[in-house]
Amino acid sequence: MKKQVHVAVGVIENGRGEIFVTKRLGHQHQGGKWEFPGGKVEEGETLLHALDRELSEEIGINVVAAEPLLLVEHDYGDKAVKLDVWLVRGFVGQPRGLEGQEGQWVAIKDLDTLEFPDANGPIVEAVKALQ
Ligand SMILES: Nc1nc2c([nH]c(=O)n2[C@@H]2O[C@H](COP(=O)(O)OP(=O)(O)OP(=O)(O)O)[C@@H](O)[C@H]2O)c(=O)[nH]1
Ligand SMILES: [Mg+2]
Repeated sequence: MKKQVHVAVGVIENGRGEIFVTKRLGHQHQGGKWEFPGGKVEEGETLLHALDRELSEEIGINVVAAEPLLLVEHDYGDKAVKLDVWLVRGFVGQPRGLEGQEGQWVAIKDLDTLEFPDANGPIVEAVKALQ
């Protein structure tokens, strides 16, 4: 069986009904699509530590308050992922793409106008249900 990649993902909300999303770089898996920032959980690392580390590396924020939102398992064929998605409502710093990726705040009601990887459908639905 294909190994499943465990990923910590942050849905970052700014208190005004907007979510920070970034665009995956062309050479990455699912390149060119929008994503919620995050990345692979390392061996021996807690989920919250992985989330904080990835958000710090990718968009320059540190997590102050996060709660689990949902878990999504998806098989792309070339790769299987388990996305551990956290709602981040408290953070220090202003998010911006630190790895050359585009980033923007988008209103929750406009999230489904963006193209996300297939695994993200249930995430977008869960975020829309927050409102
Ligand atoms: N961060 C993130 N990854 C996602 C999302 N949706 C989704 O299918 N993925 C998949 O999750 C996998 C791992 O995420 P990642 O590529 O961000 O991992 P990473 O930051 O550790 O990157 P690296 O592999 O370049 O070190 C990728 O296959 C990616 O396509 C999403 O909304 N956010
Ligand atoms: Mg990443």
